[in-house]
Amino acid sequence: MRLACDDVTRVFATPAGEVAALRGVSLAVEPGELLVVRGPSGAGKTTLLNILAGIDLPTSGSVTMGQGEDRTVISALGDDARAALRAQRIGYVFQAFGLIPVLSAQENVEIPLRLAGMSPTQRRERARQALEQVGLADHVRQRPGELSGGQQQRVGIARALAGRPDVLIADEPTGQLDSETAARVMDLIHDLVASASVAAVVATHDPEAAERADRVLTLRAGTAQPGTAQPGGEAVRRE
Ligand SMILES: Nc1ncnc2c1ncn2[C@@H]1O[C@H](COP(=O)(O)OP(=O)(O)OP(=O)(O)O)[C@@H](O)[C@H]1O
Repeated sequence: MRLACDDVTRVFATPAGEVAALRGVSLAVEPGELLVVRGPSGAGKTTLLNILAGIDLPTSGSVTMGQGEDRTVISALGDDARAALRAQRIGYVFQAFGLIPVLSAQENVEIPLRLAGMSPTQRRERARQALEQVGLADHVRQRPGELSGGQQQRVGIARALAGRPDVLIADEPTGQLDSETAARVMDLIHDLVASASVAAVVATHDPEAAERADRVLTLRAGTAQPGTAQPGGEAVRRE
């Protein structure tokens, strides 16, 4: 399902005055497409991802999922509706993996499925499939501490995709990995996004990670840089 934002501005009030973390950012990501958001520290990447995922709200502008009759304006929903939409339709991959140390890989992947109310048999099967997709079929019983960083992030990716979301959001998913592992994890994200037809937005500092993108959006001081479109077309599209 298509994910888009239109003319999004986010202003934070701080004791030192107002900070405009995003200024008039527009983008659209199609199903099966990987958009990488890059830019220096403080450019607004995390702020943009939080707004796209409905964790935060724009000060002005809108975020929409889907098109036509299926169109939902995420930024117009209340807190509960946004939380429900996140649980059902958005998968999130964290920089620090976000796994629960005392649970096995399988149990970690099952968490969102349990929250979504899936039956134990179904979620066991679904989690197993997701772990197989990320190449961890032989590691389902291991706990995060018994897995390498790259394997832990694969569990994080399996968990994000196990619920078959429409949208995948990842904030610096390779930030804690060495460059070779990071490249493999980005290849995996790219391949899964294409095969699952998920609209994906990945924020990263890593220029190599950006090579896996279908399109790149560069942010500087909260502004999308013109002419940063990469293979596949325009990074910034207006509806
Ligand atoms: N809750 C907040 N309150 C006040 N200012 C904030 C808040 N969140 C972010 N900012 C400010 O907004 C700007 C953008 O921050 P953001 O975290 O989105 O950048 P980033 O590109 O993700 O940086 P990094 O690569 O270091 O994670 C920064 O100037 C930051 O200080």
